[in-house]
Amino acid sequence: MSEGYKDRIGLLIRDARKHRGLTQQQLAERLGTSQSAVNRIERGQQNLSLEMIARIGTALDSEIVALGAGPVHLRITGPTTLSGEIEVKTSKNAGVALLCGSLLNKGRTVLRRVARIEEVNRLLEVLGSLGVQTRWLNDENDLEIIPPKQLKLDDIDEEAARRTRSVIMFLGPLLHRADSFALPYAGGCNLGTRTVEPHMAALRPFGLDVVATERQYHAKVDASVVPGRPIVLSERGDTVTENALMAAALHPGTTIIRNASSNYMVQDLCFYLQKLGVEVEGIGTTTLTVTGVENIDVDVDYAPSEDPIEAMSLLAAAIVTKSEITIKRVPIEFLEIELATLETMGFEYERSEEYAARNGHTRLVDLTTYPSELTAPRDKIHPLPFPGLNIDNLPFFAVIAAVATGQTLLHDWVYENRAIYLTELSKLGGNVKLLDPHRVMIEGPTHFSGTEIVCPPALRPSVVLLLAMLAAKGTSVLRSTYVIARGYEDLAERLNELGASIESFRDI
Ligand SMILES: CC(=O)N[C@H]1[C@@H](OP(=O)(O)OP(=O)(O)OC[C@H]2O[C@@H](n3ccc(=O)[nH]c3=O)[C@H](O)[C@@H]2O)O[C@H](CO)[C@@H](O)[C@@H]1O
Ligand SMILES: C=C(OP(=O)(O)O)C(=O)O
Repeated sequence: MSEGYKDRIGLLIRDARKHRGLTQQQLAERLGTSQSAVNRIERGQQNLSLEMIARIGTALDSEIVALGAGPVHLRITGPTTLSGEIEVKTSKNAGVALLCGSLLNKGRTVLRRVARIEEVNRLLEVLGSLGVQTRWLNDENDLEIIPPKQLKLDDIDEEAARRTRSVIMFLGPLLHRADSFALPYAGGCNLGTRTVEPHMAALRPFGLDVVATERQYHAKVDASVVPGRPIVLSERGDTVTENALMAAALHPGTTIIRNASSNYMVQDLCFYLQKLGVEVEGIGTTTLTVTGVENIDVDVDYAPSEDPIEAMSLLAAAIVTKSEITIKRVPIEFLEIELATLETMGFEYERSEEYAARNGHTRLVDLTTYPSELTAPRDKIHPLPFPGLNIDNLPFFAVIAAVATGQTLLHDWVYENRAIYLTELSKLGGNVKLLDPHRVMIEGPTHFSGTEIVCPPALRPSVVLLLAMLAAKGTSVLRSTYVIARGYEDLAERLNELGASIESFRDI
């Protein structure tokens, strides 16, 4: 952005703010930033991302700075070598679980350093429509959530709800708040059929009965039904475990959940529930014992841990660009298998001593990557529920395998579509063969060359393409990147701080 451009935008923002009769402080509050930051913006002294400009446009309800509402695209110039340090942000998946969990509490919840991503924004819109007050407190993305006395369940923002799968996690907390309610169908990444039956089965012992119509789930609750025996989940899913946990949190008895996921977001939710006064035993294992309470009304402060998937994305960025960078605040306990696999492929790196995340539990390290000559692993790479290789980290092995010498087989048994999207790497010069909808064979090394691709409707495969574009020679364009913004905060800007050359633009 040229300097003159920043001055002009600054003046436009100042005029629009005055026109609305707002002080700099009031605008800062709407943006969740400081008055001094607004002052810098208005004086043209602050670099502004397109996302920030769009947010200011919304806050001021001003067409002048709304800059068109079309999709955001990225133009990447490569090849890039990255350098410097980057911190991992907190996870999308704990963020959304905790937003749903906050509905259990009648008191004020403050969540520290929440990732400011579109998935969170959609849920905040849904919560707002139910009458929940939410507010960004500062530049560090601390978020305050205050539920109303009575939730306005009939007013739910359907459009926002349909864009996220996470609304399914309203079922667990809401079944204690209403006898009957309706939720729109859950959205999220288009990864093929994602069943909701395990959620229904897990919540039936709490009296929940759901009838699905064309566009909605209609829920009815029989409060006299309580779990008589342990709840055995039919699959070890993350959000289904979270739903069962939240239902158990407000059931004033002991619930045992078997075949529970022990993944990172589930652990963050358990630590939060403990702060709410709920007893949770077995955190990190597949049997959770929860002793709930009838009423939760406490002011609580919780700091979710860092995102292992963002950490893996940054590792992949360093590997494919053969760069030396330091990735700080890596939740190592949720990346151990990934790193062990990378080690067998010849990846060289150094790790610091471990230290605790702000939640006081999760073990973190700083990782320094070194440019490495990788070879394909002997065995196929496939994911498993934690403590296996994370299902969301598997796609990153596609772009890593593409730069390794030899043939790598990836087996995504979990999702019906995700492996298919990885074949988009062929457009950048990758040698990727789809063996069947779940298995891809990738042969490297690849010399990527730039091209134009539209993001597939899935977060991780889209980021994989972005990373290949960083390594690709020439200019690439990645179109319609909302799907990436669903799960990553300012990814392009943060990679640029490491030396990447990524420009965002819209069709105005
Ligand atoms: C908001 C959130 O936290 N989203 C995560 C969560 O979604 P979520 O918990 O919604 O995942 P799903 O319930 O859709 O499970 C993913 C797929 O795995 C299958 N499955 C899962 C577990 C199992 O033991 N057996 C089995 O077959 C399911 O049938 C489904 O097809 O978990 C997924 C799997 O870790 C992650 O990709 C998502 O990022
Ligand atoms: C599949 C994912 O997310 P969601 O469950 O939000 O669709 C993901 O995070 O990769």
